[in-house]
Amino acid sequence: MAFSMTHGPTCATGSVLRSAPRLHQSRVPQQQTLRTFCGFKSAGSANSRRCSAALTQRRPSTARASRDLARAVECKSQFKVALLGAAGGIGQPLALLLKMNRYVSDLSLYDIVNVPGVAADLSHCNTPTQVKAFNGKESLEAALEGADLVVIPAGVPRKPGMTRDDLFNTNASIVQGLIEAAAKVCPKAILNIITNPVNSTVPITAETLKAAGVYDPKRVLGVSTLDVVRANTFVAEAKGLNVKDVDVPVVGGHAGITILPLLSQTQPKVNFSEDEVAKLTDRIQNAGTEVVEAKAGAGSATLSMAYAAARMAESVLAGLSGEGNVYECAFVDSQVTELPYFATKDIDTETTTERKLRTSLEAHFSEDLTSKKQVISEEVKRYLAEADARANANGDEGDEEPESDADADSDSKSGAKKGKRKIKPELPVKKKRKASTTGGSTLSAELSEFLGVKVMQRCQVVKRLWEYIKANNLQDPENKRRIIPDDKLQTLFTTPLDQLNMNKQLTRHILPKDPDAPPPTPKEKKPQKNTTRWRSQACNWLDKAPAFWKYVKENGLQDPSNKKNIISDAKLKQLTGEDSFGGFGFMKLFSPHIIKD
Ligand SMILES: NC(=O)C1=CN([C@@H]2O[C@H](COP(=O)(O)OP(=O)(O)OC[C@H]3O[C@@H](n4cnc5c(N)ncnc54)[C@H](O)[C@@H]3O)[C@@H](O)[C@H]2O)C=CC1
Ligand SMILES: O=C([O-])CC(=O)C(=O)O
Repeated sequence: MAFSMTHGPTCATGSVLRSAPRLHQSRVPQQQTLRTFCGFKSAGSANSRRCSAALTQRRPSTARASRDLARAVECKSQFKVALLGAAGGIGQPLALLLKMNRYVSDLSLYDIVNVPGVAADLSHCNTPTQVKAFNGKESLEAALEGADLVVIPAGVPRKPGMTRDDLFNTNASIVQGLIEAAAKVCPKAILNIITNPVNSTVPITAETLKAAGVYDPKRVLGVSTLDVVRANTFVAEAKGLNVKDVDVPVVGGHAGITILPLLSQTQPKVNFSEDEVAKLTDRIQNAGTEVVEAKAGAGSATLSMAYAAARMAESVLAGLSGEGNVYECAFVDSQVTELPYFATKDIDTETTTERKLRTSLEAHFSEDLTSKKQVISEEVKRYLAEADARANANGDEGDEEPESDADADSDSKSGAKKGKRKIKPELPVKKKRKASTTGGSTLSAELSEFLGVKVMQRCQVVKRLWEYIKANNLQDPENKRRIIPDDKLQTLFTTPLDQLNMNKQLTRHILPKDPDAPPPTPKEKKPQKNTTRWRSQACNWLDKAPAFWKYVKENGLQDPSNKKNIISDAKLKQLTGEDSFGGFGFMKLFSPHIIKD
């Protein structure tokens, strides 16, 4: 499940990172100085107005600029940051911002292409940060050596008509490969995951680290800072406020309706009409798409994302360097609810129960989060289930590619296992998948009539519908997210129709899997790949966690000194073989007893 930090999602910086056992990140108010870039935070603190020359909104005087530069040079840069995907649209401007960051002593730029040029260019900027280029897979481990923070924007961006979820097949394997290397080389580094879909790449990161035995939830942060940055900007615009003062919490995940701006919690206190809330929420949730459409095929947000990621990096490093009172939002592992990821703040998970946590959150946000929890839960379940279905249906040719000798060679150089998924070297070509003949859901009579087939995978349905909408010019020219259905489309959907509610309305046309579909042709069993396994585990987790926790609570099996530890009764001892175990790792212990449908 998804966890975004307030002011976006949860936070794992500063004192939180240094004080070990709190799994839940807490909110740390931002009273401390973030001197490097004042543009990054609302100016709630007087100190943030004293930022360095680089990004101040007022043009600094020469004297002030040189004073600021002197301060930046004086300050003890002490952290090594590895940027993976450094030659990309986000990577390049982010590299520049990191080169200007006062905490960064060493910046390793890694990509599979074009890094030497980017590094040569950047290295001419007269800031103290040392820049090194690492080009190509064989240099990945060297790039990660000694990293305190690893920032990952490596992966494909979307194009108009795609959802973030459509990036899953390509980006999941890219992220997995990078995390495997990080787990080996810098297991203690903080990982900032930018690659989409964040709602899935963060769980993949967690599962990959778990498989390597080095998972620490406090160190894995899905970067959803851009949602906060946007919310601040849009609210300031709408209400005529100084953008430097505005701070809007955004919780949830980082995709469509899982992005949950808590406008009622805006600082300074602002009143919104229902209409304003609806409009602002819609804009914040669809801002990524707004950029994708404006770029018309040339990618997604890069500059604002680099800005947001630099803010996140600044906060993480401020936290690591011991500056207290720094907080950020991120999509992180959470135990607030029975769901694996959820946003919260100011919570001590050692001493509280799920219900108390939610009540406290609701009090804090002055909003009923129950429905939001459900929205996110459904969204995440859908992601995971679709990913699983896709992986199963695509079999050989989903996101896997046969391993060539050359790849096997280079993989072995980088310590990768044989038979491991091959990371696609060149991007943004979207991989073509064969239409599945075995998987898919049964379609309603209306949708079958519309598409001319009775069974199809949901993602294919969505793709076909968009092809139809575009071919027939059914997008509102004023706002391309709105769809003006023709007679044929009206047989499926009610109006008003837009991107988001189309997905929702589609649910009633997608029935459970076709019971009469022929069973998949048996294939030679291949060794199971990690991403497939994690998806299954995650789906199982989501299905089974509530029953597990219900049992634990009904039987009083939580260790009173640490409620995350479960003390086995006879039944659990028989199942797990353990006298006690970490509750959130129960799936691993139960897995021998779970038979997949
Ligand atoms: N979390 C967020 O709020 C946002 C996330 N994003 C996501 O960030 C990702 C990157 O976006 P852009 O920079 O615009 O894409 P881009 O295509 O311009 O750059 C991606 C870079 O990753 C590199 N790359 C590909 N495979 C790699 C691998 N295995 N190892 C290292 N580098 C690899 C490519 O060579 C390229 O330089 C996308 O997935 C996009 O959806 C974009 C905007 C906001
Ligand atoms: O929309 C996208 O694909 C990129 C992204 O996550 C954003 O801009 O929020």
